[in-house]
Amino acid sequence: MDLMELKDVSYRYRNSGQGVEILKGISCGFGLGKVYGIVGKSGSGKSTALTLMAGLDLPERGDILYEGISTRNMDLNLYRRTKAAVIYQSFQLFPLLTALENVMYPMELNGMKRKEARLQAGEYIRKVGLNEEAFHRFPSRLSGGEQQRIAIARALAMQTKLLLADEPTGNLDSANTGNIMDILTRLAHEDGYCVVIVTHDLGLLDRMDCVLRMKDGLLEACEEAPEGFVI
Ligand SMILES: Nc1ncnc2c1ncn2[C@@H]1O[C@H](COP(=O)(O)OP(=O)(O)OP(=O)(O)O)[C@@H](O)[C@H]1O
Repeated sequence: MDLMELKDVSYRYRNSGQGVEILKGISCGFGLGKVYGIVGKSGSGKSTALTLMAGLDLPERGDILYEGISTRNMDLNLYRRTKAAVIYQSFQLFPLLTALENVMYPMELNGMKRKEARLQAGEYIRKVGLNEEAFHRFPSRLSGGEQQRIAIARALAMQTKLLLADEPTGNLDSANTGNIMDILTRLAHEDGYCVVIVTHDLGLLDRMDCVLRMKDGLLEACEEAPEGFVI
């Protein structure tokens, strides 16, 4: 069974009058151990699909199944806190918490004792290639690439197998883009995470195990990134 399955998911934003249907019945499965890339033109609905997978709202029609259970039948607050870790283009670290405290936060929120959370946070930070030197720095004292690594460590601290990333390399130079992609790929291939990346960057497509194309509110079936792929 896939970790996550989208079944005929439709969605429109309700704050825009009658609203335009952004997603028109998309279906796809996302398995453990793989990196998925969702591509498509600006405004095609990639981030919207990701936010539904992250449990920020429910589909208008259709279902998002996590381990076979629809998000409709879950406590969405709990789902967001424990199942759907999201990594953003702009890192979204808490500015007044140190790197270590940022990573401890999801574990403490879920009831872990501070001492244990501190130990585990250190492990997650090492896992993304940073060391003690970074632990006590505030985000403003970290480079963009380091901030994104801490954001990934914080996502790991959610202790879920689903990592959702919305343009995770959008604010990074090519060297840092490569590093972040290496980390995300390792997490999928070596540690079994299901990694879903929304991106504009067609240069990343050869790093994906599966490429999905969002077009006209539909998601084209999973495919290998073909030669000369265009969105
Ligand atoms: N909160 C909102 N309220 C109303 N409309 C929205 C909202 N968020 C996004 N939209 C609209 O929904 C459509 C899809 O947006 P979405 O951000 O999902 O696209 P995208 O493919 O991720 O675009 P980009 O690549 O530019 O980030 C766009 O037309 C956008 O203007």
